[in-house]
This record gives sequence, C-alpha cells and structure tokens, in this order.
Amino acid sequence: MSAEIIDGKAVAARVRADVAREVAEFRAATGRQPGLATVLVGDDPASAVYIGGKRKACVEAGMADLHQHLPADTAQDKVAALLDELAVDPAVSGILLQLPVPAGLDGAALIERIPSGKDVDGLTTASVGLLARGLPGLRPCTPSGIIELLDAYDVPLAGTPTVVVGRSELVGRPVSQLLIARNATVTVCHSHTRDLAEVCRGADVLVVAAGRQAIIGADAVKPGATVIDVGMHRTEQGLRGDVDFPAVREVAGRLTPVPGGVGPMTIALLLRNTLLAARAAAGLS
Ligand SMILES: Nc1nc(=O)c2c([nH]1)NC[C@@H]1CN(c3ccc(C(=O)N[C@@H](CCC(=O)O)C(=O)O)cc3)C=[N+]21
Repeated sequence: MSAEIIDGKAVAARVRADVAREVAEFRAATGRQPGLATVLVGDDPASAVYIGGKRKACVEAGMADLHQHLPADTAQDKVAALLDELAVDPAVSGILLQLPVPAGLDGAALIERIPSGKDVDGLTTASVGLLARGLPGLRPCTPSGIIELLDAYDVPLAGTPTVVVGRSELVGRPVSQLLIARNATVTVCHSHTRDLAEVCRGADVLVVAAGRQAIIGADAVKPGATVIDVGMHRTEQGLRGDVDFPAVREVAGRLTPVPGGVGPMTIALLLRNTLLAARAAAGLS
C-alpha cells in the first residue's frame, strides 16, 4: 500500500485565498492596508529566492510589500536602527528578518528589536514565552503550518503518540509545544537519542525536522503513520527532505512531499500572521 501524499501546495493555496479575502475585508473596514517588511541583509542566493516568494505572496494577498535590502557589510547598529524604525512605523504590520544574517552580525540580538506585536516569524523571546505559556501571540510559521496541514487531513492529535525529530528553535521546539497544546502525547528526539528508529516507530504522527537528509527510513515508521517532512536539502537530483521518500511511502499512511509539503505552508502562515498583526494593531481581534 502506498501512502496518501499530503498536498501542501493545495492547502497553502486555500489558506492564502482565505487570507486574501480577509485582507480585502480588513481594508474595507479600516481603510488601512496590512504591510509586511521583509528585511534581507546581504545577497545569499537561497535567501533571495525565499524572500522573493514571500514578497510575491504578500502582494497577491493584497498586502503592502515593504521590503528592505541592506548590503552584506552593514554594521550591527545600522541593521538595528532600521528594525527600530520599522518597529514604530504604522504602515508596517509585520517584520521578518531573513535568517541567517551574514557572519559578523548577531541575528539573535537583531530579532529582539522586533516588537512582539509585529513578530510575524514568532521568533522573539517574547513570542517564544507567550507560546510556552499558552498565551495569545504570533506563532512561528512553519510549526503552525504543520498543525494546519494535519488539521486539513483530519489527523487526530488529542492523545496521539507523536514523535518530533529535532529540537531547533525554528521548528522542533515550537512544533512540540503546539502539539502539546493540542493534547498530543509528544516525544522529542535529537542527536543524543538512543535508537531513534525504535522511538519513531512508536509514533502515529511523526514530524521530522532534523536537518539531515534521509535520516528517517522505512524502519523508523509505524505502518499507517502520518509523516511530516520538514527537511530541505538541495541535491543534484533536486530538492530532498529528511525522509527517505520512496521507502517511507510504502509504509506510511500519509506523507508530505519535498517540495510541495511544508514549504508552501510556511509562506501561507506568514501571510496569516501579518493579517493577525494588522488586526491586533487596529484594535480588532
Ligand atoms: N526569518 C526567517 N523566517 C523564515 O520563515 C525563513 C527564514 N528566515 N530563512 C529561510 C527559511 C526557509 N523558509 C522557506 C519558506 C518557503 C519554502 C518553500 O516554499 N518551499 C517550496 C519550494 C522551494 C524551492 O523549490 O526551492 C516547497 O517546499 O515546495 C521553503 C523554505 C523560510 N525560512
């Protein structure tokens, strides 16, 4: 039996269409336009491609594209000063500092300049704290995109044995917390985990965000499990994930592809967060 392939592109298109409709309603009700300030420092080609995708999606959703590009050799205090300007600019609903920043800049310190109300990446210490506390706030885009995908396919989470592979700040930790908030029974694995495959085989939902190509093979997947692959590796054969797709496809019940799985959801949830930030700033809920 071959797994059902989870269509992240289709679910993301639905989310984006919903956001576009709600942006139009917001503009009609308030006379204001939500705006996203993407900040790119330097000319890393991969970052330029990602930022391009985010800006295009932003315009398609009816929001203002307030992109800022700084040269790679910009000093820390100059980047900080730009972020401080954006923080108080009423036209800016959300700020996204593209990571990684060039060597020599302290990305973590720069992220902290973003006020939590404009933190559409959900990466500031304030946003992380709100998530940990279960208080309202902007949630990181990739983790919320994963939850949205699971919901779109009616994957039950309450009480479900769920394994997350990876404990990064960007994905592993926050997705674990979102899953706990949905009453999943969550186990977090990482580079120190003993017998990774055996732990993973206990999961009905397996989220793989290890950053290592093909770390999850068929031996690590319970027959019928739902497998979410967050990995992204550029290889000579094309984009690949953290999951050995052809092998796991024969065991899993549902599986996300790379590309076309989690990636498009990240952008869709960034748009949703920008709309939520604009609404909160306008005093709407
Ligand atoms: N502050 C910050 N926030 C981010 O959210 C952030 C970041 N920095 N730095 C880089 C990573 C990467 N990221 C992706 C977004 C969309 C796709 C995406 O749409 N991928 C498509 C295809 C992409 C392709 O073909 O190259 C897919 O998987 O189908 C991928 C990766 C956001 N990131």
